[in-house]
Amino acid sequence: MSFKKPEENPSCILAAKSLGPKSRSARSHGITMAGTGKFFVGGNWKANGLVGDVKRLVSELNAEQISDDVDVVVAPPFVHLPLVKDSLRPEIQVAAQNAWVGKCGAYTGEVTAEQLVDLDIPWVILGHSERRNIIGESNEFVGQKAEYALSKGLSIIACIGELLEDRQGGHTFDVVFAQLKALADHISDWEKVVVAYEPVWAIGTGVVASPEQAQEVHAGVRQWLTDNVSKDVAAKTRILYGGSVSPKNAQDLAKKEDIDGFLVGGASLKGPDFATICNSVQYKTSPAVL
Ligand SMILES: O=C(CO)COP(=O)(O)O
Repeated sequence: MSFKKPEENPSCILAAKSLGPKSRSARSHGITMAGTGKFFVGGNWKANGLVGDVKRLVSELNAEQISDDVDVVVAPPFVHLPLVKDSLRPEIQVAAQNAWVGKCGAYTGEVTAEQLVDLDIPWVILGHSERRNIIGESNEFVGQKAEYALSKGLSIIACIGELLEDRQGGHTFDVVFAQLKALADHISDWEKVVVAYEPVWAIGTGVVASPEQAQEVHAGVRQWLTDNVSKDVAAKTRILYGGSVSPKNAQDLAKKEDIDGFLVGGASLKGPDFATICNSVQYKTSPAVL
């Protein structure tokens, strides 16, 4: 595996259990396939970091060796986007954590897709569970946001995932498929879409999904895409896992055939930890030998 070596880059400014019988497993519909897209790791910084913290984190990331075999994207808070965009080495792309559903106008507190494009921000996270469950964004609203962001040329990381009560009630697939359908109803071209499966019970809790739990849902998501969009889209769409990913557990998760990368919260705030998670791509082997 080759690494991006910052010192060689002159443009660097700084150097449980499975779902069980109650669940509708998509595997029952047929054999799933592994994804064919490049491994992808996103760092969601959420509402963390003052200017000094962000400068430190950028300088850590600029100094880390990260495999060329992974697409790396970090999502700072809106206020830090220009700073991060201007000081982070260009191999690491930048995302916003949200975007408004439509064009610029009288929407106090919102930031639009046009404004992100104007700043050369190529990615946006949409439908994160904190926006769905704290702010109250509905499946339909997230779908509309996806459509608008894509229409303006942004690439999106579309988040889905069930609450603990959904999982305990055997409704995991009902919930994630409904979230997926609302997205798919608004997406005609999946080229610029990455899906992140983030079970809400695993986010920020330290309770990571087991590799088997995550694989089961990822396979279900891929099968849903096969059945409802196309086989080609199912194979090419990267499906990330998010929820308490750490340098310790990334390796075993990465080995699973339908886990195409991660969306990382807490551990993305430490450069070395985030780099280790990115480099878990080295454990990604062909599905045939897993
Ligand atoms: O919400 C997440 C990423 O979007 C995951 O957060 P943690 O990695 O802190 O659990």
